[in-house]
Amino acid sequence: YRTVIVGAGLSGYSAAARLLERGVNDILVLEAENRIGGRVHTVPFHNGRIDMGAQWVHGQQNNIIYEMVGAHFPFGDSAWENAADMFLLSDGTARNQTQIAQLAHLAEGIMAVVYDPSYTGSFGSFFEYHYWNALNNEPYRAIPRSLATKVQHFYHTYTNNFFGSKSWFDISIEIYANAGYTLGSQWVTWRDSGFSTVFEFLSKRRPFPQQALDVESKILVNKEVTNINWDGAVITLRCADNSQYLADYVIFTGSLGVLKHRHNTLFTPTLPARKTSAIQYSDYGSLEKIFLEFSAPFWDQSYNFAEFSILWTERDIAELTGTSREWLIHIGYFRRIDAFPTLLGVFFIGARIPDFNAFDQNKIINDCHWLLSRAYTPNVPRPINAIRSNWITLRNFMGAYSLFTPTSAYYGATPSRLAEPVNGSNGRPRIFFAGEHTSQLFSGYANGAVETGYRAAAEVLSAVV
Ligand SMILES: Cc1cc2nc3c(=O)[nH]c(=O)nc-3n(C[C@H](O)[C@H](O)[C@H](O)COP(=O)(O)OP(=O)(O)OC[C@H]3O[C@@H](n4cnc5c(N)ncnc54)[C@H](O)[C@@H]3O)c2cc1C
Repeated sequence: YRTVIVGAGLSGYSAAARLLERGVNDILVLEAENRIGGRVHTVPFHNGRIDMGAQWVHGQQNNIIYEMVGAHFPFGDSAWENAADMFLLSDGTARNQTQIAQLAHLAEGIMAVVYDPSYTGSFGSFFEYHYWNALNNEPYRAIPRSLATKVQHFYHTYTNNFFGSKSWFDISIEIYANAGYTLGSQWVTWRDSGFSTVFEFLSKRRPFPQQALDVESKILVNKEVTNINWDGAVITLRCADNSQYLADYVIFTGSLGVLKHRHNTLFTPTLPARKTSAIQYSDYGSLEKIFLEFSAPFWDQSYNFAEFSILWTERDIAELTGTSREWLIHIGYFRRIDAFPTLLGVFFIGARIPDFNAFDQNKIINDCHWLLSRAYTPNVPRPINAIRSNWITLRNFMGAYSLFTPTSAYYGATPSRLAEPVNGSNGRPRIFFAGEHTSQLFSGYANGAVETGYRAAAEVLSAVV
């Protein structure tokens, strides 16, 4: 039986590795890009490598990547858990840092219990309800409401940065309450090696070279699959270069963004209604990254802070709104990058992403420099370089990662439903689905993607028997 895997990101690569490990050699991986890795995209930078996609291993226990790699690789840690706060007012004025710390403590406490399974609303409504209730009581009553609003704005941006959402009202508590959780540091780094190092472990080249699986030999790049005709005696996959491949089983790992935009033309016959409604009612977030490079760090090296967190003043928000600098309001922080002392990392989210993608490097540098000079100190040097991602414009990704909204919960559009195989008219499964969006426990995450690849490989193995 021949299995064709569409996509050589983490999930497709993991599925291929697992099938090879179980002695299934008649497999082929078709990858549309000219490289392996998908949303793991590590690029050279100076003497090391930085990540335009997945960057951190989130958690040490219950994270399949950490559990596979941790004992054999000198991971770093962004150490957010132990870092000091560095809140900056966007206009550079120093507000009451004690009160900011109190509010941050309150917010972090609410974020820690936000996954309450008895609650069915959005992340945002849960947060705002508990936050403003607490502010009516001691020890918060004396804190000015305008400061509380700024801190809430920061946590809203922070949350959007994490989920790739435009608004925290778009995040379903119900679905995330049913997700898995990991223990240990949530910000483990690959230091200057980059996330793509994970492929050496998935293929077992490290740490067991004698057991290495030759996954690469099964992968064809520059092979965009444009149609999967799946209900005949054999499945026919057609590619953009007009080549065709035959299969008994297909594992489809393209992103939810790709499915949303193209499931109608990708599959013949079209997918069953249960699947298409899950694709329609789940959401797909966008998130872009910027790395700003400075000739030397301008911040105090001895102070253990992880990021400059920006508290936007109402006045600055009003003044920037409608100007070409409005996008800056959706920047929550400038983060230090483990192993790269001259870099600051910025995540950018929000409805203005299409604008952002049109910005050239000079504009990004100028605007970020303007904000840092205003909020931190006028002596901030101009960044010498900016490296940025463009996930939303890339045809084979169409954004960052899956997102499940209160509407998704209402329509039952869950990762589990996205994971269900599709059966042919003979009642036997033909297409299996993997990819981060199909991970009930860790949708959105790299570790979730790996798990779904292994799961889909197991599904193929049990279908073959
Ligand atoms: C900016 C950003 C930051 C992130 N940060 C983190 C992080 O810090 N930690 C973390 O755990 N996760 C992070 N993630 C998420 C993580 O990168 C993903 O969950 C994971 O890499 C997804 O793997 P996948 O195999 O599901 O999908 P993909 O990596 O998208 O792989 C699917 C592959 O299919 C290919 N493909 C698509 N359509 C076709 C077609 N028609 N024909 C052939 N091939 C096709 C694509 O080119 C791609 O290579 C981040 C993601 C982004 C975008």
